[in-house]
Amino acid sequence: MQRIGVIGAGAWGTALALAATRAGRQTTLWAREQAVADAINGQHENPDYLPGLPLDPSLRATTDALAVLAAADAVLLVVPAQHLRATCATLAPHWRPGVPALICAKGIEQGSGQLMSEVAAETLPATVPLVALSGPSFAAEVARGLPTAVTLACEDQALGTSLLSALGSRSFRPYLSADLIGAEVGGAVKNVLAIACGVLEGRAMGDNARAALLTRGLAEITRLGVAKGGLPGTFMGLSGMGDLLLTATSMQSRNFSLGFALGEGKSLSAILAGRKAVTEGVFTAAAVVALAEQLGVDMPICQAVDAILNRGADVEQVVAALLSRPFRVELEH
Ligand SMILES: NC(=O)C1=CN([C@@H]2O[C@H](COP(=O)(O)OP(=O)(O)OC[C@H]3O[C@@H](n4cnc5c(N)ncnc54)[C@H](O)[C@@H]3O)[C@@H](O)[C@H]2O)C=CC1
Ligand SMILES: O=C(CO)COP(=O)(O)O
Repeated sequence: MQRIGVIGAGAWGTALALAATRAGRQTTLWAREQAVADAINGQHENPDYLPGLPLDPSLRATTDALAVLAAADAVLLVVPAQHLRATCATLAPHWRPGVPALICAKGIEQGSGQLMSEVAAETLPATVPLVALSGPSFAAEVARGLPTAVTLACEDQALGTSLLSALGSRSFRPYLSADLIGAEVGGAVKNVLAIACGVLEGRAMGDNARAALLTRGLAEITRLGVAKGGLPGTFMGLSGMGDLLLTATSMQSRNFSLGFALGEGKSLSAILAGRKAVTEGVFTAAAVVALAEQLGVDMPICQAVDAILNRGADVEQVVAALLSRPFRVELEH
């Protein structure tokens, strides 16, 4: 598996392309914007999405997605979650049988309530093996070559093993899992919980509250993930607890920092107007709540985030409502 194609030249696609290059792969990156492709090829930088970080000169970018697909032994799909369906639909007629699709977006599709692998399964040919890459991984740190461990979830363990060696290096360490659903649920829901943690931090509610929210948030991820068919152990791993810990405690996170600004009293529209990068939890919050209702899963923290983002609920009142919930047993079996 020598040639890696990356679809999406935002922060994460660019960082993953660098990781693949470092692992010794010949890597081509699809950029939606001509200026981004030109900057990667000319200045060896992606000033729009990953400013200030030098890229490997061997990394090539193009705006021709079909050329990337045609020259790849494996394809990483790194567009925002709500654009995955349209992206797959464009690529589907040209996708060669057996070439795996690695889903790197973290989110749940609005409207359908589908995980990204479900969206890909519906839009790509049945001959395309689906893999999920998730886990605690800020793009800028991966791009700088700082040590990172992620989950690579793939039902076909032989394929998974060859992808580990294709993408893995000393600084980028994928761990193999067979639980695609569990890995995806963790990656999608932690973004919504990171917004909640940001709100809490923005309101200076204390370290005890943060620990409580992280732990009860993980319980929400686990309940939804198990209801969707994921394995309980997955949520204690990199794509579950690992990514929740990272994203929900760091100002590097777009989701956490958005929550922080909300907690400080800024409006959602003002925060979004000031940023170009995608903040997936904003789009996934409503989809998580709808999916949880459909599956009969209780997710009060995600509901609270959805109420603030999408129903104009007052942060103070939402927090008060969470703190007024009835006392209950900690663990459900
Ligand atoms: N940045 C990070 O640290 C990490 C991001 N991810 C996930 O990767 C996915 C992509 O995120 P980033 O690269 O960070 O985004 P970004 O905000 O850096 O860049 C956005 C990307 O979306 C593309 N885009 C915009 N509209 C589009 C459309 N209609 N169709 C196709 N592409 C479109 C842009 O061209 C750009 O490549 C998200 O699901 C995110 O949660 C996962 C792990 C780490
Ligand atoms: O998924 C991520 C880290 O694993 C990136 O999180 P943000 O999108 O919140 O920056």
